Amino acid sequence: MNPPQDLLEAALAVRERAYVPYSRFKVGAAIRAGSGVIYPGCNVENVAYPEGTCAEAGAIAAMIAGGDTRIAEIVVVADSETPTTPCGGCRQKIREFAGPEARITMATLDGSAMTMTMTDLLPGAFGPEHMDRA
Ligand SMILES: O=c1ccn([C@H]2C[C@H](O)[C@@H](CO)O2)c(=O)[nH]1
Ligand SMILES: [Zn+2]
Repeated sequence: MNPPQDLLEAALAVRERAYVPYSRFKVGAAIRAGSGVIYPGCNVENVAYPEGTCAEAGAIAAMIAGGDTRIAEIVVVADSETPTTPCGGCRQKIREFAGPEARITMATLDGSAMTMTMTDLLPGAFGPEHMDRA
């Protein structure tokens, strides 16, 4: 499945700004929020390795700072042979703001891509609905 061109371009552009002196593995992510606005994010590493943050987390932080709270779709781009999938922690972070049918597209620099739904990536997720006391 081809990633949406606007999200792909945003993810590719922000990927260039990734701060990755330790892994040298640049990742870019772009979220289309419920409002239609696109929010980009890149990975930001730290000399204290566990303090590094993923591209997806950066895009989510930008989305919340921008006033949006729904992820309509997301594209993740990395220079890997097969599409790089979000880590386990990011799957949960995305799930906070994405419904079960939201599409996550993972693309490589040479143009191959794979699309999965939120449920494909995190089946049986613990989600905000479990905490709904209304
Ligand atoms: O989906 C992913 C997978 C990995 N990384 C980052 C974390 C770390 O900076 C580097 C190597 O794991 O790639 C992301 O940002 N998103
Ligand atoms: Zn992650």
